[in-house]
Amino acid sequence: MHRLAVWNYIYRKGLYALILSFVLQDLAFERIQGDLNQEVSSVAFDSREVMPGAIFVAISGFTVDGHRYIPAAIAQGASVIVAEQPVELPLSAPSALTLLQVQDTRDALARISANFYGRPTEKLNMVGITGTNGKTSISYFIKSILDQAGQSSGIIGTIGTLIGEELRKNKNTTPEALYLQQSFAEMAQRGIDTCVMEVSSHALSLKRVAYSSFHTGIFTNLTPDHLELHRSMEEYFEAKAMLFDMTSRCNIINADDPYGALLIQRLRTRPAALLTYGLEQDADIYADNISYAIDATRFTAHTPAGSIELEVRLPGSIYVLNSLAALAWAYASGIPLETAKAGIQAVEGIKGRMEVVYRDDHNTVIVDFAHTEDSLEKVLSTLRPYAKSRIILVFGVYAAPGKLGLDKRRAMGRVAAQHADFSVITSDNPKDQDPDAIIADIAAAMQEHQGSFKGMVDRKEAIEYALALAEKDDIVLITGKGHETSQIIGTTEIPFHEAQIVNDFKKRQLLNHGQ
Ligand SMILES: CC(=O)N[C@H]1[C@@H](OP(=O)(O)OP(=O)(O)OC[C@H]2O[C@@H](n3ccc(=O)[nH]c3=O)[C@H](O)[C@@H]2O)O[C@H](CO)[C@@H](O)[C@@H]1O[C@H](C)C(=O)N[C@@H](C)C(=O)N[C@H](CCC(=O)O)C(=O)O
Ligand SMILES: Nc1ncnc2c1ncn2[C@@H]1O[C@H](COP(=O)(O)OP(=O)(O)OP(=O)(O)O)[C@@H](O)[C@H]1O
Ligand SMILES: N[C@H](CCC[C@H](N)C(=O)O)C(=O)O
Ligand SMILES: [Mg+2]
Repeated sequence: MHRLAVWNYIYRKGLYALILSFVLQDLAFERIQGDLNQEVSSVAFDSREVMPGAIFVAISGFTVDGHRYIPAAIAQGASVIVAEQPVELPLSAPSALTLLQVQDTRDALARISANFYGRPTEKLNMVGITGTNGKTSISYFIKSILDQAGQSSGIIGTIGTLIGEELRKNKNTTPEALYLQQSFAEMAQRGIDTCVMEVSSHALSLKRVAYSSFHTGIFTNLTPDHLELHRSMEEYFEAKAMLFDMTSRCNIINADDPYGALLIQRLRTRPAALLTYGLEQDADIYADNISYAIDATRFTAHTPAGSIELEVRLPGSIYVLNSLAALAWAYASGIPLETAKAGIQAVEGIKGRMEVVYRDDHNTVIVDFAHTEDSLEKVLSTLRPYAKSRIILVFGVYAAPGKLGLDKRRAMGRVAAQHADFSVITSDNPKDQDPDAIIADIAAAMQEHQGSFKGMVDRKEAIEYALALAEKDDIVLITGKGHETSQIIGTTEIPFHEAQIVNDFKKRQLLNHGQ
């Protein structure tokens, strides 16, 4: 049985039978047809996950229209249909079927899911992190601080949903409302105190986090990404800013970021406390005496509660900033600075973030999740002082569509040309797009900016080419996949493990040299 089905089953069996009118609390309707006084078993927004007695919510998607699957949902046993378009029920539909029309089914899905699972965010200390880059890293720093403080926490984000020791893969950084509410409920039921989650701009725009309440909101930065959905930086910013309409206790904002500065102005008059962090601008939480090294950064962190010496086991100013955000959260939560320090220092690394996957006397090979122009630029300039010789970059650009996809390819090509010594341009989840065309667009930008490069569609071959090319003291940097363990070509997901590819190649190389 599907995990969701099992959970729904257990939840329902273990607690209470849910009456439809209860699940629909605070939802506005345009039309109601049928009985609201019936028991419902579960909620689904995908016909393939419908169980008998389910509420099926039809979503008008980007690819297909979920209203098309209403007959399939009924055939699977749905007893309630929620739609945002006028719906003609099939003649075969059971007479007991209830049909509800609402203005916005994404909004309704969030409301219904929150109600179904007992509004679980009200039982958790919710921390939401938004911004283009740094969210995942901050969530792991905060979790580690909570571990040191002896408080339990769960994470929802790009690497997955972590509840207790179990890490489940997520399709999205911020899953759909139904899956979110289900995870919140599971955390609350297991007595977990704090949920630390990444809140993507997609989630905010597509109402995945509607009707969730947050105690704290954290804003990292805003640089071009996801413009295929948001169309302009202003819209992208307004999407991210929505998180701060949902926070009750504290907002923590990066003062160095220009959009952070804008947000700070806006949030001054809000009831939630405002804390700023930064390295360049005046901020409540800041750092000085920074000494950078490839494997650790040492600095003095200052907070209104005092100052403390800190070491972060990741390189570059981006991780100073990310750890300051976590420290700001600890300070706002009344956690002693010494405990926060122990938590930050206990983070040995974050999967796929500046992860050294191979090192010998000749070369260092690093895997990183940079997949935006800003993060790529930050990672390359972080590594530059430690590169005794060249930085050989292997990267691709994921399948962002249309004109904005082209802008992204061009921007990433420019950054690679300007900051890497040589690049192997390859595929990064080309999905339904032509990988050769993606590479050609990046290559054109690299040429324009006098970059040295080679294009190779097969990512494994591209990595091996870069490794073979590396001479003494070169750094090979492989970006875009980070923690990901697959390559998506068309709709097929092929297992892809970069650390393993690197180490297998290095083993073969050593054997060949030894012969
Ligand atoms: C652009 C976007 O966000 N798309 C999301 C959206 O897909 P969609 O609108 O294309 O869905 P669709 O395929 O048209 O289907 C429409 C409806 O019909 C239903 N359906 C479909 C088939 C069927 O047989 N039966 C059925 O009922 C579907 O369940 C859905 O409810 O709804 C899907 C179901 O929830 C999501 O998985 C999907 O995320 C895709 C995978 C995606 O790539 N999203 C990315 C862009 C995203 O959300 N990224 C953010 C930001 C990451 C970050 O910066 O950190 C994230 O939070 O991950
Ligand atoms: N504060 C930062 N500013 C700019 N780049 C950063 C920052 N922190 C990390 N990065 C870079 O961005 C990459 C992604 O970092 P991280 O996973 O923490 O961000 P994220 O916001 O969770 O990204 P996503 O939107 O993909 O979930 C890292 O691998 C690193 O290259
Ligand atoms: N969270 C990111 C993932 C991009 C990483 C890239 N490797 C890909 O999967 O396309 C996003 O939705 O933009
Ligand atoms: Mg993330």
